[in-house]
Amino acid sequence: MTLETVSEVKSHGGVQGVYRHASAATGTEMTFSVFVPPQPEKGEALPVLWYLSGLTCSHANVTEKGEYRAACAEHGIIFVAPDTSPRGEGVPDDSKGAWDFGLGAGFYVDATTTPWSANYRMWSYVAQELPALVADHFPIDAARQGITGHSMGGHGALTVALRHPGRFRSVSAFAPIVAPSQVPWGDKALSNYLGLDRSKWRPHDAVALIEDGARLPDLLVDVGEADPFLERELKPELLERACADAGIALTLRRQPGYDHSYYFISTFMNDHIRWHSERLAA
Ligand SMILES: N[C@@H](CCC(=O)N[C@@H](CSC=O)C(=O)NCC(=O)O)C(=O)O
Repeated sequence: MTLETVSEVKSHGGVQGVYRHASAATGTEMTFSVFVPPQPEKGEALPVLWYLSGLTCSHANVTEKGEYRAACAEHGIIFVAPDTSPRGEGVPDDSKGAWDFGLGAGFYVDATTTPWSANYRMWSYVAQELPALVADHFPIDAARQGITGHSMGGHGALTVALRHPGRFRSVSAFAPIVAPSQVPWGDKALSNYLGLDRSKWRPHDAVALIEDGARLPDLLVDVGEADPFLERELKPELLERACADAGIALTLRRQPGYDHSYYFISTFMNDHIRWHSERLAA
């Protein structure tokens, strides 16, 4: 698979890159970013942390505002940030231009309905195509993978981890949507991308997956108490209850005064990278 380098720049002794490729999953060009920390030995395989972004984001939001590079350089972790939807000419968008559906809002599912199913195949993209591409081009140790994400991307991180037991040694999330079947953002996205049969939504709902028997090793989640989406869209208490019932060790931290923004994410990014580093150590 061919990879085009959009940019590469030295940072914290490593290289922050942005790359583009033709995606078979989405039928579009896709852009993603990768930070490779300085390697003690050339050719050494390093652990990788996947970061799935939220509504309205591309790879650029976390790359520019996530403040992950110092910690990734310290702990020797490769950081990969995909886009959140297909883009480009002919890719359909929300008919009213809403920001919570369509472009920038792929919800990490393979759409099954028209017109979305032609391009909106972000599940296949982040769970299969991109991992294979990254493994071909970067020095990752596939046995040491972690995954995290924000909001819609927290939902993506949780569902990808829950449905790939054994792939990820470490899982965390920032302000995740935990039960998309039960909140307005998820209801809109899943009904449009997957149709009205709600049984088809369960594989894309972290709380439903846990209720249906899926498990994680353990889990770190941060939410901001001043997040305007907390009560209506995020509902961390549903995850708390599901994890308690399932015996999943959830560390849920409610951070006073913090909102939903990258000011919140970047504040706790070091904690999350440390969490992953402890579980990804050789
Ligand atoms: N454009 C909206 C705000 C949308 C927003 O808050 N997006 C979040 C993710 S929300 C859940 O998935 C985000 O990360 N935005 C990018 C950023 O750089 O902050 C509005 O205007 O209200």
